[in-house]
Amino acid sequence: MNTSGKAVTCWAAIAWKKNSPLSIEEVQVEPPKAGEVRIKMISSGICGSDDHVLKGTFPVKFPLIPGHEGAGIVESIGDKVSSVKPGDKVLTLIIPQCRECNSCLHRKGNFCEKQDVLPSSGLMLDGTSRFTCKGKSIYHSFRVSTFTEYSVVPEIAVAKIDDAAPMDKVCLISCGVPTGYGAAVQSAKVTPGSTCVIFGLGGVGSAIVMGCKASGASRIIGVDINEKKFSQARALGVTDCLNPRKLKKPVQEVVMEMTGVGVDFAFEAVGLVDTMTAAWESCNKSYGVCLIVGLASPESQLSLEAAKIITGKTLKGVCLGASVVCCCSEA
Ligand SMILES: NC(=O)c1ccc[n+]([C@@H]2O[C@H](COP(=O)([O-])OP(=O)(O)OC[C@H]3O[C@@H](n4cnc5c(N)ncnc54)[C@H](O)[C@@H]3O)[C@@H](O)[C@H]2O)c1
Ligand SMILES: [Zn+2]
Ligand SMILES: [Zn+2]
Repeated sequence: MNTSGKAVTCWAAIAWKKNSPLSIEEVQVEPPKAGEVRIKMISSGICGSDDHVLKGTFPVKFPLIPGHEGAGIVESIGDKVSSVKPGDKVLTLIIPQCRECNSCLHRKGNFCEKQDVLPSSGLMLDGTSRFTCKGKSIYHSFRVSTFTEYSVVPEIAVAKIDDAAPMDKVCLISCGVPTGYGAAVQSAKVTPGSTCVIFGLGGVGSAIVMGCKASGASRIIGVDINEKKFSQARALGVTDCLNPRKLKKPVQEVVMEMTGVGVDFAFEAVGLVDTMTAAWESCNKSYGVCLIVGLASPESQLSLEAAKIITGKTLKGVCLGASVVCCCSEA
Protein backbone atom coordinates (compact mmCIF):
# COMPACT_ATOMS: atom_id res chain seq x y z
CA MET A 1 0.00 0.00 0.00
CA ASN A 2 1.34 3.43 -0.90
CA THR A 3 1.42 5.43 2.32
CA SER A 4 3.30 8.42 0.91
CA GLY A 5 1.70 11.74 1.84
CA LYS A 6 -0.69 10.17 4.35
CA ALA A 7 -0.55 9.74 8.11
CA VAL A 8 0.45 6.21 9.07
CA THR A 9 -1.09 4.43 12.05
CA CYS A 10 1.34 2.05 13.73
CA TRP A 11 2.58 0.79 17.11
CA ALA A 12 5.04 2.67 19.24
CA ALA A 13 6.37 2.57 22.79
CA ILE A 14 5.36 5.71 24.70
CA ALA A 15 6.78 7.01 27.96
CA TRP A 16 3.85 9.01 29.36
CA LYS A 17 5.98 10.32 32.24
CA LYS A 18 9.40 9.75 33.73
CA ASN A 19 10.09 6.61 35.74
CA SER A 20 7.06 4.76 34.41
CA PRO A 21 6.91 1.61 32.28
CA LEU A 22 6.72 2.15 28.54
CA SER A 23 3.30 1.47 27.09
CA ILE A 24 2.73 0.09 23.60
CA GLU A 25 0.18 2.32 21.91
CA GLU A 26 -1.30 2.95 18.50
CA VAL A 27 0.09 6.24 17.18
CA GLN A 28 -0.44 8.39 14.12
CA VAL A 29 2.75 9.44 12.34
CA GLU A 30 2.34 12.43 10.04
CA PRO A 31 3.96 12.50 6.60
CA PRO A 32 7.39 14.18 6.45
CA LYS A 33 7.47 17.92 5.84
CA ALA A 34 10.11 19.68 3.71
CA GLY A 35 13.60 18.50 4.63
CA GLU A 36 12.29 15.46 6.54
CA VAL A 37 12.10 11.75 5.88
CA ARG A 38 9.73 9.11 7.24
CA ILE A 39 11.45 5.86 8.12
CA LYS A 40 10.10 2.37 8.66
CA MET A 41 12.17 1.31 11.66
CA ILE A 42 13.64 -2.15 11.46
CA SER A 43 15.70 -2.25 14.66
CA SER A 44 16.71 -0.03 17.53
CA GLY A 45 19.42 -0.29 20.13
CA ILE A 46 18.96 0.84 23.72
CA CYS A 47 21.58 3.40 24.70
CA GLY A 48 22.51 4.56 28.19
CA SER A 49 21.14 7.99 27.21
CA ASP A 50 17.66 6.42 26.77
CA ASP A 51 17.97 5.17 30.32
CA HIS A 52 18.81 8.70 31.57
CA VAL A 53 15.78 10.05 29.65
CA LEU A 54 13.38 7.45 31.03
CA LYS A 55 14.61 7.81 34.60
CA GLY A 56 14.41 11.58 34.40
CA THR A 57 18.11 12.20 35.16
CA PHE A 58 18.31 13.89 31.77
CA PRO A 59 15.49 16.41 31.31
CA VAL A 60 13.17 15.96 28.33
CA LYS A 61 9.49 16.61 27.72
CA PHE A 62 6.87 13.89 28.22
CA PRO A 63 4.98 12.08 26.79
CA LEU A 64 7.60 10.99 24.31
CA ILE A 65 8.59 8.13 22.04
CA PRO A 66 12.10 7.24 23.22
CA GLY A 67 15.05 5.71 21.40
CA HIS A 68 17.59 7.20 19.02
CA GLU A 69 19.80 4.31 17.92
CA GLY A 70 17.86 3.21 14.86
CA ALA A 71 18.22 1.38 11.57
CA GLY A 72 15.39 1.55 9.07
CA ILE A 73 14.21 1.95 5.50
CA VAL A 74 13.08 5.28 4.07
CA GLU A 75 9.33 5.01 3.42
CA SER A 76 8.71 8.51 2.03
CA ILE A 77 10.47 11.87 1.76
CA GLY A 78 9.34 15.48 2.10
CA ASP A 79 9.99 18.31 -0.36
CA LYS A 80 13.60 19.28 -1.04
CA VAL A 81 15.01 15.98 0.23
CA SER A 82 17.72 14.92 -2.18
CA SER A 83 20.22 12.69 -0.36
CA VAL A 84 17.95 9.69 0.26
CA LYS A 85 14.97 8.15 -1.50
CA PRO A 86 12.25 5.64 -0.54
CA GLY A 87 13.76 2.19 -0.14
CA ASP A 88 17.16 3.41 1.05
CA LYS A 89 18.52 1.82 4.21
CA VAL A 90 19.52 4.44 6.78
CA LEU A 91 20.74 4.99 10.32
CA THR A 92 19.37 7.74 12.55
CA LEU A 93 21.84 10.29 13.92
CA ILE A 94 21.41 11.86 17.34
CA ILE A 95 23.83 14.59 16.23
CA PRO A 96 22.87 15.74 12.72
CA GLN A 97 25.15 17.54 10.30
CA CYS A 98 23.42 20.51 8.67
CA ARG A 99 26.63 21.56 6.88
CA GLU A 100 25.64 25.21 7.42
CA CYS A 101 26.09 26.12 11.08
CA ASN A 102 29.24 27.31 12.79
CA SER A 103 30.03 23.87 14.18
CA CYS A 104 29.47 22.04 10.89
CA LEU A 105 31.60 24.54 9.00
CA HIS A 106 34.49 24.25 11.47
CA ARG A 107 36.91 21.46 10.67
CA LYS A 108 36.97 20.33 14.31
CA GLY A 109 33.24 20.69 15.04
CA ASN A 110 30.67 17.91 15.13
CA PHE A 111 28.08 19.28 17.60
CA CYS A 112 25.71 20.68 14.97
CA GLU A 113 23.55 23.57 16.15
CA LYS A 114 20.47 21.78 14.78
CA GLN A 115 20.84 18.96 17.33
CA ASP A 116 18.08 18.53 19.92
CA VAL A 117 19.97 17.07 22.88
CA LEU A 118 21.24 20.11 24.78
CA PRO A 119 18.68 21.56 25.18
CA SER A 120 15.95 19.15 24.12
CA SER A 121 12.73 20.62 22.70
CA GLY A 122 11.27 17.23 21.76
CA LEU A 123 10.02 18.83 18.54
CA MET A 124 11.03 18.88 14.90
CA LEU A 125 12.97 21.85 13.52
CA ASP A 126 9.72 23.73 12.75
CA GLY A 127 8.67 23.47 16.42
CA THR A 128 5.93 20.85 15.91
CA SER A 129 5.58 17.10 16.48
CA ARG A 130 4.78 14.43 13.89
CA PHE A 131 3.34 11.97 16.46
CA THR A 132 -0.12 11.84 18.02
CA CYS A 133 -1.65 9.24 20.32
CA LYS A 134 -5.24 9.32 21.58
CA GLY A 135 -5.51 12.85 20.17
CA LYS A 136 -2.50 14.06 22.16
CA SER A 137 0.71 15.36 20.63
CA ILE A 138 3.71 13.19 21.57
CA TYR A 139 7.26 14.53 21.84
CA HIS A 140 10.20 13.20 19.79
CA SER A 141 13.35 11.90 21.43
CA PHE A 142 16.33 13.98 20.25
CA ARG A 143 14.42 14.37 16.92
CA VAL A 144 15.10 10.71 16.10
CA SER A 145 12.58 8.61 18.08
CA THR A 146 13.16 4.96 17.24
CA PHE A 147 10.91 2.92 19.56
CA THR A 148 8.21 3.10 16.91
CA GLU A 149 7.39 1.29 13.69
CA TYR A 150 7.54 4.59 11.79
CA SER A 151 9.37 7.79 12.65
CA VAL A 152 9.90 11.17 11.01
CA VAL A 153 13.41 12.64 11.26
CA PRO A 154 15.24 15.54 9.60
CA GLU A 155 17.11 14.59 6.42
CA ILE A 156 20.28 15.92 8.09
CA ALA A 157 19.84 13.28 10.83
CA VAL A 158 20.05 10.21 8.61
CA ALA A 159 23.01 8.44 7.06
CA LYS A 160 22.53 6.12 4.11
CA ILE A 161 24.01 2.66 4.62
CA ASP A 162 24.87 -0.24 2.38
CA ASP A 163 21.95 -2.26 0.98
CA ALA A 164 23.60 -5.43 2.31
CA ALA A 165 23.83 -4.12 5.91
CA PRO A 166 22.38 -6.56 8.48
CA MET A 167 19.48 -4.46 9.77
CA ASP A 168 19.15 -6.30 13.09
CA LYS A 169 22.71 -5.43 14.14
CA VAL A 170 23.63 -2.25 12.32
CA CYS A 171 21.53 -0.02 14.62
CA LEU A 172 24.41 -0.14 17.13
CA ILE A 173 26.49 1.82 14.63
CA SER A 174 23.99 4.65 14.97
CA CYS A 175 25.27 5.76 18.39
CA GLY A 176 27.07 3.44 20.85
CA VAL A 177 29.79 2.07 18.62
CA PRO A 178 30.95 5.31 16.95
CA THR A 179 30.64 7.13 20.29
CA GLY A 180 33.04 4.79 22.04
CA TYR A 181 35.32 3.78 19.22
CA GLY A 182 35.57 7.38 17.98
CA ALA A 183 36.31 8.68 21.50
CA ALA A 184 39.40 6.45 21.61
CA VAL A 185 40.55 6.64 18.01
CA GLN A 186 39.43 10.05 16.74
CA SER A 187 39.27 12.23 19.82
CA ALA A 188 41.83 10.88 22.32
CA LYS A 189 43.98 9.42 19.54
CA VAL A 190 45.15 6.57 21.79
CA THR A 191 48.77 5.69 21.04
CA PRO A 192 50.50 2.30 20.70
CA GLY A 193 51.90 1.00 23.97
CA SER A 194 49.78 3.35 26.07
CA THR A 195 47.87 2.65 29.29
CA CYS A 196 44.12 3.34 29.36
CA VAL A 197 41.33 3.17 31.92
CA ILE A 198 37.65 2.99 31.03
CA PHE A 199 34.94 3.76 33.60
CA GLY A 200 31.74 1.96 32.59
CA LEU A 201 31.83 -1.20 30.49
CA GLY A 202 28.39 -0.96 28.88
CA GLY A 203 27.78 -0.53 25.15
CA VAL A 204 29.79 2.69 24.87
CA GLY A 205 32.59 1.56 27.21
CA SER A 206 32.93 -1.69 25.24
CA ALA A 207 33.40 0.28 22.04
CA ILE A 208 36.01 2.44 23.80
CA VAL A 209 37.86 -0.75 24.77
CA MET A 210 37.76 -1.85 21.12
CA GLY A 211 39.16 1.52 20.03
CA CYS A 212 41.96 1.39 22.62
CA LYS A 213 42.84 -2.16 21.59
CA ALA A 214 42.81 -1.30 17.87
CA SER A 215 45.10 1.67 18.60
CA GLY A 216 47.65 -0.63 20.20
CA ALA A 217 47.18 0.23 23.89
CA SER A 218 49.19 -2.25 25.93
CA ARG A 219 47.28 -2.03 29.20
CA ILE A 220 43.52 -1.44 29.37
CA ILE A 221 41.94 -1.20 32.81
CA GLY A 222 38.16 -1.62 32.92
CA VAL A 223 36.11 -0.25 35.84
CA ASP A 224 32.51 -1.24 36.49
CA ILE A 225 30.31 -1.93 39.50
CA ASN A 226 28.66 -4.80 37.61
CA GLU A 227 31.13 -7.69 37.48
CA LYS A 228 28.99 -9.47 34.87
CA LYS A 229 30.54 -7.03 32.38
CA PHE A 230 34.07 -8.28 33.03
CA SER A 231 34.20 -11.44 30.91
CA GLN A 232 33.08 -9.67 27.73
CA ALA A 233 35.36 -6.73 28.52
CA ARG A 234 38.32 -9.11 28.80
CA ALA A 235 37.34 -10.72 25.49
CA LEU A 236 37.44 -7.28 23.87
CA GLY A 237 40.87 -6.40 25.25
CA VAL A 238 40.61 -5.28 28.88
CA THR A 239 43.67 -6.52 30.77
CA ASP A 240 42.62 -5.62 34.36
CA CYS A 241 39.11 -5.33 35.81
CA LEU A 242 38.23 -3.28 38.89
CA ASN A 243 35.00 -3.11 40.86
CA PRO A 244 35.21 0.17 42.83
CA ARG A 245 32.71 -1.17 45.39
CA LYS A 246 35.12 -3.93 46.37
CA LEU A 247 38.20 -1.73 46.77
CA LYS A 248 39.42 -0.46 50.14
CA LYS A 249 40.44 2.92 48.70
CA PRO A 250 39.17 5.21 45.93
CA VAL A 251 39.51 3.60 42.51
CA GLN A 252 41.70 6.44 41.19
CA GLU A 253 44.24 5.71 43.94
CA VAL A 254 44.26 2.04 42.93
CA VAL A 255 44.78 2.98 39.26
CA MET A 256 47.66 5.25 40.32
CA GLU A 257 49.26 2.41 42.28
CA MET A 258 48.78 -0.08 39.45
CA THR A 259 50.38 2.20 36.88
CA GLY A 260 52.88 4.06 39.07
CA VAL A 261 52.39 7.33 37.18
CA GLY A 262 48.74 7.37 36.15
CA VAL A 263 47.26 6.42 32.79
CA ASP A 264 47.88 8.04 29.43
CA PHE A 265 44.16 7.99 28.57
CA ALA A 266 41.10 7.85 30.85
CA PHE A 267 37.52 7.56 29.58
CA GLU A 268 34.33 8.12 31.53
CA ALA A 269 31.36 6.23 30.04
CA VAL A 270 28.90 6.20 32.93
CA GLY A 271 27.53 9.75 33.19
CA LEU A 272 28.20 10.49 36.87
CA VAL A 273 30.32 13.30 38.28
CA ASP A 274 32.03 10.91 40.73
CA THR A 275 33.32 8.68 37.93
CA MET A 276 34.30 11.77 35.92
CA THR A 277 36.40 12.98 38.85
CA ALA A 278 37.90 9.51 39.29
CA ALA A 279 38.79 9.34 35.57
CA TRP A 280 40.44 12.78 35.74
CA GLU A 281 42.41 11.82 38.85
CA SER A 282 43.55 8.53 37.25
CA CYS A 283 45.44 10.38 34.50
CA ASN A 284 49.12 11.10 34.44
CA LYS A 285 49.46 14.65 35.76
CA SER A 286 51.77 15.80 33.02
CA TYR A 287 50.46 14.31 29.78
CA GLY A 288 47.32 12.30 30.63
CA VAL A 289 44.16 12.87 28.61
CA CYS A 290 40.72 12.46 30.17
CA LEU A 291 37.72 12.04 27.88
CA ILE A 292 34.22 12.63 29.22
CA VAL A 293 31.80 10.52 27.16
CA GLY A 294 29.05 9.84 29.71
CA LEU A 295 26.07 12.18 29.76
CA ALA A 296 25.62 13.74 33.18
CA SER A 297 22.49 15.51 34.34
CA PRO A 298 22.62 19.15 33.10
CA GLU A 299 21.99 20.29 36.68
CA SER A 300 25.15 18.60 37.99
CA GLN A 301 28.45 20.43 38.37
CA LEU A 302 31.92 18.93 38.02
CA SER A 303 34.30 20.15 40.69
CA LEU A 304 38.06 19.74 40.18
CA GLU A 305 41.06 20.74 42.26
CA ALA A 306 41.87 23.99 40.43
CA ALA A 307 45.61 24.13 41.11
CA LYS A 308 46.16 20.75 39.51
CA ILE A 309 44.83 21.93 36.16
CA ILE A 310 48.15 23.59 35.35
CA THR A 311 50.19 20.41 35.42
CA GLY A 312 49.60 19.71 31.75
CA LYS A 313 46.93 17.06 31.53
CA THR A 314 43.93 17.50 29.29
CA LEU A 315 40.20 17.25 30.00
CA LYS A 316 37.88 17.08 27.03
CA GLY A 317 34.35 16.08 26.16
CA VAL A 318 33.35 14.19 23.09
CA CYS A 319 30.02 13.66 21.41
CA LEU A 320 29.28 10.73 19.09
CA GLY A 321 33.00 9.98 19.03
CA ALA A 322 33.76 13.22 17.17
CA SER A 323 32.18 11.55 14.15
CA VAL A 324 30.96 13.69 11.30
CA VAL A 325 28.43 11.45 9.58
CA CYS A 326 25.53 12.74 7.56
CA CYS A 327 23.24 12.15 4.66
CA CYS A 328 26.00 13.26 2.30
CA SER A 329 28.34 10.50 3.47
CA GLU A 330 27.93 6.75 3.37
CA ALA A 331 28.05 5.47 6.98
N1 LIG B 1 28.95 11.52 24.43
C1 LIG B 1 28.12 10.87 23.62
O1 LIG B 1 28.03 11.16 22.43
C2 LIG B 1 27.30 9.74 24.16
C3 LIG B 1 26.68 8.86 23.26
C4 LIG B 1 26.02 7.73 23.78
C5 LIG B 1 25.95 7.54 25.14
N2 LIG B 1 26.52 8.45 25.97
C6 LIG B 1 26.52 8.27 27.42
O2 LIG B 1 27.51 7.30 27.73
C7 LIG B 1 27.18 6.65 28.96
C8 LIG B 1 27.24 5.14 28.77
O3 LIG B 1 26.26 4.72 27.83
P1 LIG B 1 26.02 3.15 27.61
O4 LIG B 1 25.07 3.02 26.48
O5 LIG B 1 27.31 2.43 27.55
O6 LIG B 1 25.28 2.77 28.98
P2 LIG B 1 25.22 1.35 29.70
O7 LIG B 1 24.10 1.44 30.66
O8 LIG B 1 25.24 0.27 28.68
O9 LIG B 1 26.62 1.25 30.50
C9 LIG B 1 26.91 1.98 31.66
C10 LIG B 1 27.84 1.12 32.52
O10 LIG B 1 28.28 1.89 33.63
C11 LIG B 1 28.32 1.03 34.77
N3 LIG B 1 28.29 1.84 35.98
C12 LIG B 1 27.22 2.42 36.60
N4 LIG B 1 27.62 3.10 37.69
C13 LIG B 1 28.96 2.95 37.76
C14 LIG B 1 29.95 3.41 38.65
N5 LIG B 1 29.63 4.20 39.71
N6 LIG B 1 31.25 3.09 38.44
C15 LIG B 1 31.58 2.31 37.37
N7 LIG B 1 30.68 1.83 36.49
C16 LIG B 1 29.39 2.15 36.68
C17 LIG B 1 27.11 0.13 34.58
O11 LIG B 1 27.19 -1.05 35.36
C18 LIG B 1 27.16 -0.14 33.07
O12 LIG B 1 27.93 -1.29 32.77
C19 LIG B 1 25.79 7.18 29.34
O13 LIG B 1 25.95 8.24 30.26
C20 LIG B 1 25.25 7.71 28.02
O14 LIG B 1 24.28 8.71 28.22
C21 LIG B 1 27.20 9.54 25.52
ZN1 LIG C 1 23.07 7.03 22.28
ZN1 LIG D 1 25.16 22.12 11.65
